[in-house]
Amino acid sequence: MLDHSILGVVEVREQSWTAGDAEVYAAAVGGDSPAFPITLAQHGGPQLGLTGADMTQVLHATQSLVLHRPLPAAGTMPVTRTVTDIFDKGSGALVVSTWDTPYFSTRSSCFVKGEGGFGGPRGESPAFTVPDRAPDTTWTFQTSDDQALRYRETGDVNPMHADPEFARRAGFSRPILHGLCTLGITLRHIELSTVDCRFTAPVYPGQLLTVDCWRTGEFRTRTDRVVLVGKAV
Ligand SMILES: C/C=C/C(=O)SCCNC(=O)CCNC(=O)[C@H](O)C(C)(C)COP(=O)(O)OP(=O)(O)OC[C@H]1O[C@@H](n2cnc3c(N)ncnc32)[C@H](O)[C@@H]1OP(=O)(O)O
Repeated sequence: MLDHSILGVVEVREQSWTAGDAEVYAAAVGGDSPAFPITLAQHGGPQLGLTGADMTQVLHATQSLVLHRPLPAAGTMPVTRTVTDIFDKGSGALVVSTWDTPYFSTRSSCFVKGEGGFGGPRGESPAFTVPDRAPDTTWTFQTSDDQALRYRETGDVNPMHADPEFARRAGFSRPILHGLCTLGITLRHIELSTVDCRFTAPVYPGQLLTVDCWRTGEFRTRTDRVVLVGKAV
């Protein structure tokens, strides 16, 4: 059972990185992407610290990034992680965390299925919409069958993305792609200083991603359905 005493917990650590980390990341998402800093702060994924949760029931739900200043090619920085909210979404709990660094801040939430109904606040319900007209640009990215294993090299070793038995227990026919991999691919051709998005459906490695972008900053990524929707400014 999710341990609610994680709420409000603040952890500070030092994170170092090299140009090699950026190269591993670029190889995992098909090229350079402004989403790279997220992996440094979140040490791979958004799910760390969900004490007590059945990790087969944890899905990456939302992600934000605010860039404060350019990230050097290599360096060391303090990272402050705070678990800011646990919302009661009925069918699940939405655990929200922030990671602050001198260069950027990220905010991420995980949906923990089956952990709702504890009487907590329902919390945020941001509606991500796209304009009611054709996208200004559309491009595609063919994920490979080993895309999740490549992304795992960035440090996110959640078995949801690698272990078929774990994925089956999570209700998936096979391991699914990291939400941050889909986001990294999606943002590759988007200039931004901030981005907010919601993961709306899982992606399986090998699926074709179609990315639609509007000049006003909205974007969405589709397989046979919309898997990610957000806004970059
Ligand atoms: C650690 C894992 C790492 C990963 O990388 S996992 C891979 C990437 N992530 C995914 O593939 C997840 C894709 N998203 C989904 O599959 C679904 O999305 C969810 C299972 C997370 C939720 O779907 P459902 O259970 O059907 O929720 P509802 O009944 O539509 O809504 C219940 C409440 O939950 C809010 N909600 C739904 N989805 C999200 C989301 N993605 N982020 C934040 N909130 C969400 C709604 O709004 C609503 O709450 P309100 O009534 O208060 O509005």
